[in-house]
Amino acid sequence: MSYLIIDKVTKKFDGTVVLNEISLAVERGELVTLLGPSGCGKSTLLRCIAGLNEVDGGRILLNDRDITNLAPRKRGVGMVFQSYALFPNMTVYENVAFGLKMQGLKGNYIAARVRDMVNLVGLSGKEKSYPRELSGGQQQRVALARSMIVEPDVLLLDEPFNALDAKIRKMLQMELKNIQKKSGMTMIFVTHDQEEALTISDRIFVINEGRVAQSGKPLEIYSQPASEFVARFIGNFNVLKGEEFERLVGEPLFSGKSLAIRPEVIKLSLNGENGKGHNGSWRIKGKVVGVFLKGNILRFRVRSKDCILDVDVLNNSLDCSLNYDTSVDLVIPKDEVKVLNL
Ligand SMILES: Nc1ncnc2c1ncn2[C@@H]1O[C@H](COP(=O)(O)OP(=O)(O)OP(=O)(O)O)[C@@H](O)[C@H]1O
Repeated sequence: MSYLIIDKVTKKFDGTVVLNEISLAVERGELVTLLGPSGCGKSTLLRCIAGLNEVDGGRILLNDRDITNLAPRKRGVGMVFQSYALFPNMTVYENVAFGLKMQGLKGNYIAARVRDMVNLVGLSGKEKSYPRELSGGQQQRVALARSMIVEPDVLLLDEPFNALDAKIRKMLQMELKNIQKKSGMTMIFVTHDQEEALTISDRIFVINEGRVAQSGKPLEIYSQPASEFVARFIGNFNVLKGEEFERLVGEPLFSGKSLAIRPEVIKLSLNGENGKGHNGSWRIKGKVVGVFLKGNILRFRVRSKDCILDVDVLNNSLDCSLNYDTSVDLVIPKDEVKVLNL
């Protein structure tokens, strides 16, 4: 049996269904992400697991216990929020030690545990600082240490890095993943940021309108989106109607379907260069209608017939003189055209 089981959980607010018989299972020691657009019900589900929202139907089982109707403090669930919610008048040491003190544990034991935990989150030397003396990223590390030290059965993290700038956020994502692996703690992380979910998760649950639209390892979700919603939400994909694509490649194959093609699988070359497409691919002609620099990636927007396709190439691999109105050839490998469920 899985470690955490959400079994057909329903939650309504004022008669509006926010969680619609949602079911999912998490294994012990996993870091999973609930990923979905604003308002899809991610935070509501976390709050149901934590006992901060009552459910209107279904069950929640954690570590072989039915916790559906237990008081929050009896569930073995910890939570880290976007706002750090530290005690401002306590030092880092006191903030982190707080949960163990409440349990009435001895000073020596607490000191050793706090030392290990502060070390784990990379804050050694800051024990005597107050929250106001720390950066946002450091404060969030304290919040993480404070929640982890009491060893909850599962730690819930609700968009914990949202308030941080992009660089710190990326660093903390990596660190969280390391900390989670070292500690073996089961974690559920909520985000609406696809890149964040792809970076940190063992598995992702994509949520749409209070249900799981798709679950899988990051690479599975990224390379094989199950539906048009997932393809569009995970971003980047070219999503086309079958008929549009048929006109593009001149073969009647995909009527009534919806297709997804990742921008980086399309090969782009100047007209006539690099030979022809072969049996395993389609070759089409187009014109560049947009060029976007995305750091190490250059994204070309290409119009061919009535279609617009985005094509990503490594920034060092093409002549950057390729510009608006340049005629180009695109080669699309057939096995990279994914048929989506509508
Ligand atoms: N206490 C509440 N009372 C009434 N409606 C609520 C309450 N909490 C959440 N909702 C509604 O439930 C829906 C889902 O909210 P939820 O916070 O779970 O979304 P989310 O997926 O976490 O979105 P975000 O990424 O914006 O936080 C929203 O329409 C929200 O307005």
